[in-house]
Amino acid sequence: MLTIKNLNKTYPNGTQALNDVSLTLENGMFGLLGPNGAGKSTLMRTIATLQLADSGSIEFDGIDIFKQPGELRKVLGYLPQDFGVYPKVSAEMMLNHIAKVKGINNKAERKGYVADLLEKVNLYKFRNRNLGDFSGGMRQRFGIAQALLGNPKLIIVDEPTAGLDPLERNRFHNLLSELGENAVVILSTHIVDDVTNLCQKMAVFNEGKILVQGNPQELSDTLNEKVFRKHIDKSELPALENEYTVLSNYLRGGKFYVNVYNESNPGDGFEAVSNDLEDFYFYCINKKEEEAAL
Ligand SMILES: Nc1ncnc2c1ncn2[C@@H]1O[C@H](COP(=O)(O)OP(=O)(O)OP(=O)(O)O)[C@@H](O)[C@H]1O
Repeated sequence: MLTIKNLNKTYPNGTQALNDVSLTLENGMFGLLGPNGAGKSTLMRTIATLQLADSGSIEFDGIDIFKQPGELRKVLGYLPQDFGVYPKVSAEMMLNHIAKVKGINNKAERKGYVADLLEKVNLYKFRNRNLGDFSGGMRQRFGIAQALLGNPKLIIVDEPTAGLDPLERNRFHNLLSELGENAVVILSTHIVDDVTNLCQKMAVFNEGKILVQGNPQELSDTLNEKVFRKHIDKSELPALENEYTVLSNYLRGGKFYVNVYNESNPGDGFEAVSNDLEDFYFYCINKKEEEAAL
């Protein structure tokens, strides 16, 4: 179990990236959803012992991670947002090297272990190819392989599917959800669908704060019969924004739509839409902005 209590972090330039963050996570996939600059990477890097908080505590299975960062690193798998690779090194050589650093000293054991891992992420047949020649999806799968070295119990993946094609994204999802069976997996993302598809628990995070947490389905159910859609001309948007709580505007099939939050159907051409997590997400972010404006 991962327990985060009252975590705060202000960068020297005055940006408060974490504002009294408290969370408790059990085995399974946890989605941390928030817009750019919300503080997700700051939280991920702090849990991964790569930077310190100003105050608060993080405990994982009895390990106080600020006091015993070395102990946490033994059970941690981390795929950072910007995952650089050595371009002239093959996947197998690189994993072999990381395995050595992680203390798998027996050469034969290491070779078997690395081969299993490459198989698992569907890269075995590319094991001798240089990492610099990998596609984005292959590189991400390699990133997961390195994060899995040593059978981690806490796995952190920071915005892992950005830039992946749909097939690669599916493969990546399947791999991640398998991992959640035996570990705490934190998926930090701004892609709402990833959380809908993968996570049993989630939190919406913005401006360094947890706005809400729970089960994705249960959270989106709270907006049942409160979201309405209308096809409009783009020029009508400012007027609608004055009149309604506009959650989102988007193009579908080349037509412009708005989704609004309202206690009942406003009529006037609006139709009810089935609730989804994206509307809930926009609702949370929107509510926060409205409160801030008061
Ligand atoms: N080293 C730093 N020094 C100063 N400010 C920083 C630093 N790192 C992050 N920030 C600021 O802290 C806030 C949170 O950044 P963070 O990268 O944690 O957000 P994020 O949710 O991961 O965003 P993104 O989705 O864009 O990666 C932002 O306002 C960012 O500009």
